[in-house]
Amino acid sequence: SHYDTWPFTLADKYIEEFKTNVEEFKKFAHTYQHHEEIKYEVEEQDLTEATKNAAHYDFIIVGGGTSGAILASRLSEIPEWKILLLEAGAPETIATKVPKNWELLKNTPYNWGYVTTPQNYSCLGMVDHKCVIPTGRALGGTTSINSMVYTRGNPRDYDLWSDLGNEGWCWADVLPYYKKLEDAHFAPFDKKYHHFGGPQHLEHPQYLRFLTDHTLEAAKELDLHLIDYNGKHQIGISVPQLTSKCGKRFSTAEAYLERAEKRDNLIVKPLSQVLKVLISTHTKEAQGVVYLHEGKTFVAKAEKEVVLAAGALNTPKILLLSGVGPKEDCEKLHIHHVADLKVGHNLKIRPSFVGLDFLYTAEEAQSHDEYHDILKYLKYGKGPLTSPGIEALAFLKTNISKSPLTYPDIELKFLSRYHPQQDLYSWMKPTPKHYDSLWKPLEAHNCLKIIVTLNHPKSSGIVKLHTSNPLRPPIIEPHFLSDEDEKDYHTILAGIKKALKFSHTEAFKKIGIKLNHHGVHGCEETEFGTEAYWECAIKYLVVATEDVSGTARMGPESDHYAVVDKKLRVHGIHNLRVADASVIPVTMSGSLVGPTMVIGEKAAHIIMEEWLEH
Ligand SMILES: Cc1cc2nc3c(=O)[nH]c(=O)nc-3n(C[C@H](O)[C@H](O)[C@H](O)COP(=O)(O)OP(=O)(O)OC[C@H]3O[C@@H](n4cnc5c(N)ncnc54)[C@H](O)[C@@H]3O)c2cc1C
Repeated sequence: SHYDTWPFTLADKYIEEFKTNVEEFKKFAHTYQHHEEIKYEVEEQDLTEATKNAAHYDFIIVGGGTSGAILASRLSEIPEWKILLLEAGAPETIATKVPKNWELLKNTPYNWGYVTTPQNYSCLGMVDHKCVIPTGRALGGTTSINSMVYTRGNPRDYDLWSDLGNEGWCWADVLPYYKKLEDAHFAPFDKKYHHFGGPQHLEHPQYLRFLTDHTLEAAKELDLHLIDYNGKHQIGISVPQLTSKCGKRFSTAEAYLERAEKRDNLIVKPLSQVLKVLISTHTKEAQGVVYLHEGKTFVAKAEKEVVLAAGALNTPKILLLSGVGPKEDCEKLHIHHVADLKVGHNLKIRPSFVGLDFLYTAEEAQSHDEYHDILKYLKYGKGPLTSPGIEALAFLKTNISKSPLTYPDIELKFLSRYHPQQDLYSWMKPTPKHYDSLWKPLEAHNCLKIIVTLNHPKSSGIVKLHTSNPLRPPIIEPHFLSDEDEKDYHTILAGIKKALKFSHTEAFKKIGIKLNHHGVHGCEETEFGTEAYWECAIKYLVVATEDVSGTARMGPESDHYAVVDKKLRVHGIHNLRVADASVIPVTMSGSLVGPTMVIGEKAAHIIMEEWLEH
């Protein structure tokens, strides 16, 4: 074949090993079922023993995810500081690095496997009316399983953080941290907004299908400009910017921890789950943590600080288990209470409508051969394996929003879908009736899917504990679409209408795009495609998008819901901070990887400034 004439060859054995590894991974993901780990007993005696043998560090960081990996790497730049990074998940593998595998990763232990409580106004097409909420459990955290789209949100979002009493977090304040973290490999870019040479490699997808061109052309017909959504303007359409490097996933673990690998003052412990923070009742000081590693209990002591970076679902869980949270809730579970804060309240998750699928008649120009796809991926970082399948994204403002014209309330994601479709929906857990009515007829086709996401839900939820057993998942009640004036619901409906406009453009007609006309089970009494149909379908097909925030909200003491202050310190507790998506005080105009990375970078700066001054 013509590949043999390329400058170097890859040993067949290596290609075979890669193939086997990925095949094993797929087989595993197709059969894996998340189950709750419920056995937990720590004898008083074990804890006393562990405390006696406790190792001492300057800083203990809980969670080696998006922000935790960044924070650990930055703090370890100070050679005198000894840092312990505890991560519940495992390191990444060859298979997790393949961008195309991202959806299957949700069906593995690299995801915590959480689900919501039954919902009233959404998720009705899912088993037991519960929505799945994936969240990463790995070194690199959710950047090791996400769809890799790098989004920052809108400048106005950060100005709102600051307006709430969080000085130091307005757009002008955070932009330098964005530039510090970026190694932006897309051209041309405006130097005012991007940077080349930071740790986090960013690039456009190495592989886009013909659908991208048609989507961009359709957008033009709809007067939407082609923009850099992380640049000056956010309203418009773009190809995504990805946290990948030469076509391979580039998590924060790879970007930040690998460069710190040789520093002996940073100890990284994967497969180590923190059970609680040890806080002195007397002095209200965080003194260390208790964690589980290979079935054994350990205690680690922090001379300076404990920083929680366990994500917006697990950070509140750890705080509550440590007695930081609503007094009544802790006492009910016999958890010794230390600080009365609204931990877990103000849960914000962006909901998405997933019921817009389009068939097309155009033939795929590229033909695929598995061997060559693998070779292309391994050797050149090109080809279909390098793509999460997100061909374009658009940020739009509907007429429901009263915000400025530059502030989007809706995000549209354009995803290419290869048949068969079952694998891609199995993680979402639709009921057989809902799957069969809507997606089964598409099984033999390739499709374009448009996901409609609400940027600024008014509805808020809560994260709570079932029990004081730290191995049980938390209770997650998002209360999607529950706001009294139904603004969330009407905005999603307006977003669906905007998405449907794409299918009427010449650019889409050229490739024979047609909406999947199979209605969802439960909406049979409405005529498909009418307003009444979409109104009905929303209840069944609005699910959780993976952006979770706000559960340890940043704000001054006067803010009823604030858990941390603008320096990320937990109110009323010494030497304890939170540095992850939990602290984000307002809903963002986009996904959360960018904001969370900035929180990691800025947290490091704040901590260094404070401790190096002493
Ligand atoms: C499937 C999926 C796709 C997504 N796609 C995108 C996207 O394309 N673009 C985007 O911007 N955002 C996306 N997101 C969201 C985004 O990735 C997350 O919001 C963000 O990465 C969260 O960062 P974090 O630091 O708060 O938490 P995480 O990155 O999740 O890190 C938390 C870490 O703490 C660890 N941890 C938790 N509890 C404990 C404990 N008790 N002890 C020790 N360690 C613990 C976890 O295992 C994890 O590694 C996606 C999310 C998911 C789940």
